[in-house]
Amino acid sequence: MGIPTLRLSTPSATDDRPDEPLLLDRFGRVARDLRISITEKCSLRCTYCMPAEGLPAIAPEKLLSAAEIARVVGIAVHRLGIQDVRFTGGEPLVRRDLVDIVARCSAAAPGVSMAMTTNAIGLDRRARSLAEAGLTRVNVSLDTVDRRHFETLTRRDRLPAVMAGIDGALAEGLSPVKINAVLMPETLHGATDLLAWCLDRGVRLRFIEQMPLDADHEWDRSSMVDAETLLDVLGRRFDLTEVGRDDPSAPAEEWEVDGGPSTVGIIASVTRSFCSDCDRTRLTAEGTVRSCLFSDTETDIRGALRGGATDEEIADLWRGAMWNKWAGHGIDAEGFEPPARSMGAIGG
Ligand SMILES: Nc1nc2c(ncn2[C@@H]2O[C@H](COP(=O)(O)OP(=O)(O)OP(=O)(O)O)[C@@H](O)[C@H]2O)c(=O)[nH]1
Ligand SMILES: C[S@@+](CC[C@H](N)C(=O)[O-])C[C@H]1O[C@@H](n2cnc3c(N)ncnc32)[C@H](O)[C@@H]1O
Ligand code: SF4
Ligand code: SF4
Repeated sequence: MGIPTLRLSTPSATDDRPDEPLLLDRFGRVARDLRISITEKCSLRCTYCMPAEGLPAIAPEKLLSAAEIARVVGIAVHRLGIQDVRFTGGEPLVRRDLVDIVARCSAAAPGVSMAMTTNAIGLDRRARSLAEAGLTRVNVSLDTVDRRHFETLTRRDRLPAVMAGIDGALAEGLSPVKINAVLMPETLHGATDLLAWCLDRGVRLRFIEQMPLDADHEWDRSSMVDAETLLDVLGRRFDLTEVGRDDPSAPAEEWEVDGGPSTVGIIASVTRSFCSDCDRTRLTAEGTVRSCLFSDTETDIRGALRGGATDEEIADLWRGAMWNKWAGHGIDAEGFEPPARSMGAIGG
């Protein structure tokens, strides 16, 4: 069965592209941030992301190897101007050769920031080897500090393992450690406790508006917890002062908490979309480029990687894919359809 198949983009749509090495699109944006999904597998089953049974397995021969991922990173950094690399999934820690992937990518692109987005299960045991391999920092998904709610939301009773993973990351200096919390109506009342916990641990919390990328297609705008509702709830316990974005392409807007210096972020992808400043490009675990989370097409580079293409030929395929990037996600547009892949299959 495998991950749903998408339409592959047509290279002919690049005739009007200027002859420029960087990853430009028609809307004047330049992609500098590469997000690489390395697996579809996961140790959790968050309801807003995965189906209860997990995603259909990718056939082993379709998965990019550590060496192939490192080659792609080298091309992205040296030919296409990528400045930041992030490993995601699925759950990157589920992949046994993760340390090897990080080490090879660091060697292919010395000095480039290598981050990981993770649920942190097992990170306490692997944080040191990952840091030694060149991992710079981690963002950890944690939606609630209430064990019962955590189990309901993720369909697994693993809150203590996540907390141990966060401590492990802090102990190994994989910092700043940022926490990502997707809010659901049933966990909204726990948002202030989560913020208090993060302030106490010295980690940077960001709340995220749920996007229509759940595998079960149950997202409904009317039940989504939006930034405005969340600010209202947080404001009842904390004094918040808006400070804006770290940089124009950062998804999170920041608020100072109780006079600072600690902050809380909100990633309001739906109600305060940041698509006009987007600097992202994505590589799926099977080696296709996605220009946007919500794309309905992908550009295969695995075939080129394995078919003897030169680095420059692969770079050109990628440039073409990004030139055709949409203006934005279009969630508010009439006739909007979510992509065939869910968040866990794209690589969030
Ligand atoms: N709309 C939109 N949302 C995104 C995109 N990438 C990530 N997100 C959302 O932002 C959340 C946080 O993403 P992270 O993987 O932690 O990355 P980040 O926030 O860009 O990373 P930092 O550089 O550490 O701030 C994800 O859980 C998604 O919900 C994107 O390209 N578009
Ligand atoms: C797909 S996960 C992959 C990495 C890792 N397993 C994790 O959870 O951090 C990446 C990010 O996507 C976010 N995410 C998943 N489904 C989402 C959705 N429907 N809307 C918004 N963010 C979502 C998660 O909260 C997480 O921060
Ligand atoms: S959000 Fe991350 S941890 Fe949760 S199911 Fe999706 S991939 Fe797994
Ligand atoms: S939805 Fe697409 S265009 Fe908007 S920020 Fe995400 S990747 Fe960029």
